[in-house]
Amino acid sequence: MTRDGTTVGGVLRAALARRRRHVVRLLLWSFAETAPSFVSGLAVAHALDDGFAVGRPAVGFGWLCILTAAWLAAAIGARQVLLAIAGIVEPFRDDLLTRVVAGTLHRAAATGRGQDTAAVARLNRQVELARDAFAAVIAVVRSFAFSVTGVVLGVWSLMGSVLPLVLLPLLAGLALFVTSLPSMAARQRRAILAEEGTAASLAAMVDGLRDVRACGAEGRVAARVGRAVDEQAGAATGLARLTSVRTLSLAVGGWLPILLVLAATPSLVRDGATAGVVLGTLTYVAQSLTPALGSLVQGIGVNGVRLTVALERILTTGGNTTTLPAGRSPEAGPPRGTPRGTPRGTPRGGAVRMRGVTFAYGLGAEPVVAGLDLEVPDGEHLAVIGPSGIGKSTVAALAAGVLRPKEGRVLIGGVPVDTLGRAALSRTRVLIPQEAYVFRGTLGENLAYLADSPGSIELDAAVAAVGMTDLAARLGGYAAEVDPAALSQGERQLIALTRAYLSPARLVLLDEATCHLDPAAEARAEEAFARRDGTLIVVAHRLTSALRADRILVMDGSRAMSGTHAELMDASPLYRDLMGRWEAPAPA
Ligand SMILES: Nc1ncnc2c1ncn2[C@@H]1O[C@H](COP(=O)(O)OP(=O)(O)OP(=O)(O)O)[C@@H](O)[C@H]1O
Repeated sequence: MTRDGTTVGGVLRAALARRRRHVVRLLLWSFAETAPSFVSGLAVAHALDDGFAVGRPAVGFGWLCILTAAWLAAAIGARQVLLAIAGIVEPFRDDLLTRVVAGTLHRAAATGRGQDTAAVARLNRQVELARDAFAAVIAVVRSFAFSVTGVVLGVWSLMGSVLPLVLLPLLAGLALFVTSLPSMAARQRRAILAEEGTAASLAAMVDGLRDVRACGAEGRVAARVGRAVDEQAGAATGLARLTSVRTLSLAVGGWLPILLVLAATPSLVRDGATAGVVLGTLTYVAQSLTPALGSLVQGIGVNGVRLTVALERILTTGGNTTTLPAGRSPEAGPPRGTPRGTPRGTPRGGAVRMRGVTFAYGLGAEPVVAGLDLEVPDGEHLAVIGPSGIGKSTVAALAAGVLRPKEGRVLIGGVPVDTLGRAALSRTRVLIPQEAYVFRGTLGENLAYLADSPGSIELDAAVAAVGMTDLAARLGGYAAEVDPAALSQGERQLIALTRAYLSPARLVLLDEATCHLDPAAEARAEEAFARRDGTLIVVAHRLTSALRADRILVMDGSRAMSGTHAELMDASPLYRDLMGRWEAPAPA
């Protein structure tokens, strides 16, 4: 269930209720589509008993013609049924897609990051899956209901005493199937998550291939990807094992009735059953009941579970966040168990406090950050340094509320970050990542995006402070249209930095946001932010950034130590090592 109380069942019911006309059309045409289920056994029984068996072939053929007519009606009905199902599921798909895209655009604005197009593509795939699965579920459930009704009525009209031989095993097969559904859903969910886990770790590996080679971390990375692949294989095997239950329920519900009717034939005949009645009953079971049950078991077992899992993922991530691989979304409200008396409301200042923060990407993954305590008072300038891949960006994203910890708390201005709504969060902090986000529009629109309509004096002052006066002139001034693709990465960073400078947020987090600037431009931009009112956290690209900061957080594995330059030179071997390497002359 999502924060607004939306459930998977609720979404499906609403989709059906909104397309009532198509639902009625679907039900009416379903009579035609399932006409052979009503007619087949009766037609075969009468063709045999009243026609071929008593030397009246014309009567026999007459009944077979009725059966043919039922099949023709079914063909016409099938087309109309498909159109009616499309009338229900296509708008359903559009609604889901709107939810996903709206959620993503909102996040791009709130976090200052670009639109997560990969996540949209992933969710789009879930939307397509949900649409197809919903169509399949509607088709099989409806077809099963109509077919079973037709078979029950048909068998009843042939000979009422045969009905238990058909119905009891059917109910037993259905019960078996329904009992296995929860664990099937759980395994399907695990399989989907494992598949995504493999894709994510492969993508991370490919993205960081150069660093992996440079650090000689091939073995570690291969082990991590290997674990994801093993997990996926295990999940797929578990799922495959459970499909045997599906086969068993089909055997009990669909094939056992045939055996029972054949075994009971002598006593049925003694009770007055004709050859036509026995053949008609078998026709009903073999032609209608078994295929309908098979489709139901397959349809619900695969598509029903897929629909539930896909919809759950869309509802919990699509409308909220697609970029939080673990923990909770920024819009998801206070986590369960948030202590009573937790301070809420408007953050006072830009101080950051982290208490016992632990975070891992994905279930069962090693934590990147473990039990981190960090205090950044309002107005302080903190630099975060450490080896590549140690978790600096993760700490910045946690401090900004873009990622949510598995354990521990993050407060900005004394307020838990997970109690802040979207709007409050974007007024409170701004996070500029390495890949700066510039959109199509005028330069002025790009710069003023997070600010409250700044005047040209404010714009000029920010542009001058951050060091993009020349760039603004080169681009043709604030009214000039910007083409993001035509800008260099450094130019995009200058625009994003000035945008952050102009924002009302007291907390600014620069995550290697100056890495494409030359050292002088980087120093100028950082000094501008240091002079700006509020708190500054810089994930340092160059160690000179550390020397400009009031305090430095050195990350070393899942441990972290903070202090001034002098303190760390004294207390942190890693810091000394990093500084030593930076200051040491390059080998000849
Ligand atoms: N979305 C993600 N899914 C899975 N693992 C991730 C994800 N993002 C980062 N990681 C992993 O978490 C670890 C910490 O990454 P992070 O980007 O925080 O490190 P970093 O110190 O900022 O690295 P760098 O200096 O190279 O930017 C790395 O091992 C990285 O591969």
